[in-house]
Amino acid sequence: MLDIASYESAAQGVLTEQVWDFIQGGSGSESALAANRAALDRLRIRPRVLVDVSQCSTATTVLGAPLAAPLGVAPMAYHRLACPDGETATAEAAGKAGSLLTVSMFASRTLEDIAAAASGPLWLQLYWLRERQALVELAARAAAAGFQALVLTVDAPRVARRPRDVRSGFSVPGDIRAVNLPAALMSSSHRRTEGASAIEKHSREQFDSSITWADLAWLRERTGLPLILKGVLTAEDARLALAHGASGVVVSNHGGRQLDSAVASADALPEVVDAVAGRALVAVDGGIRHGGDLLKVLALGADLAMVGRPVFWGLAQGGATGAAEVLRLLTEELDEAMALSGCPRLTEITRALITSR
Ligand SMILES: Cc1cc2nc3c(=O)[nH]c(=O)nc-3n(C[C@H](O)[C@H](O)[C@H](O)COP(=O)(O)O)c2cc1C
Ligand SMILES: CCCCCCC(=O)C(=O)O
Repeated sequence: MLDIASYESAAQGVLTEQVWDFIQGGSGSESALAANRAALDRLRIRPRVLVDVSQCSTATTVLGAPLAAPLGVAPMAYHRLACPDGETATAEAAGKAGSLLTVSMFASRTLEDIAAAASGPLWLQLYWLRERQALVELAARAAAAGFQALVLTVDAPRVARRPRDVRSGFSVPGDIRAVNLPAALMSSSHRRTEGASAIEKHSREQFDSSITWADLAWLRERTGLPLILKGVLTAEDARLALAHGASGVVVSNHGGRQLDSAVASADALPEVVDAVAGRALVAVDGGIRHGGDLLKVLALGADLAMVGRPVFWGLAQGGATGAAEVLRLLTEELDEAMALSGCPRLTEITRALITSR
């Protein structure tokens, strides 16, 4: 497998059509999904030459944790959809590759099993459920298991309408469970209904769509872990995130799965970076498929790039080995892009390196 696209084609041959569509799909007309790739493709690199690149280093630290590269796995529900071991395979892979793993609240393996399989940093992602006690219990279990941060997803007051899932009548298969949550909170996600997606219906029932900035204090008071907000796309919200004590933001349109027509992550990134002005971590995800894409988002000022679907493709193709290869490939490609653009160190990757002409 020489590139991420090869993992994508191989995964399509392994997964059922319904699971494939759930993973690949976006909301509405899938315009935000397409925009993520288009925005990255529009950017071109302005390489510098005759720089000593005999020693390049992609290594960095994120919230104090050492990483082989500024690369992490974005939170994705139910890794057992892609391979039998699920998130423990992903944790093993991320550890091998020196990447960070964000575990979804809807993980299909327990936080404790995932932590036991991990050798790198773990973050836990949360959606704000109406059942607040579940959040407090998950946050406490995450801290006890050694997770290093909480990531609250703020672009999903409910799951958007995703036409592919409506068409296929997607529901979470009965043998794959969000094992970290009480079964009673999850039952509707398994209930297949003609003409509707079970996860959209589940979210309308279980997600608290009334929360506002003021509620963040409630969660922060109940955990000692740093809080990162995922799904921030504007300078205004980045400033509010900092004002409400967030330790970082993830610039993300949820891989094109939430607001159709939302701005592409790479297009939103510069204004968020400028608003944050080095006071907190800025991560980004959406459409990152090559080391060159990593170089571009780092040049726009991101501290960390995260990938979603490519990790599922790696898992589907080869479990922990496949996912580790995907993460290693991206790291090697970043190393090559740094060498060929005259940037031996991450600190040399600045906005001067890119153009949108
Ligand atoms: C199958 C799938 C499940 C996802 N589940 C979650 C989730 O549980 N929580 C969350 O915050 N984001 C979730 N996301 C969104 C990802 O975290 C991320 O924003 C997106 O996939 C990044 O784009 P990429 O897939 O183009 O790399 C999911 C994405 C996919 C594809
Ligand atoms: C019933 C669980 C809903 C999980 C939704 C995860 C997802 O597809 C996404 O966030 O995107």
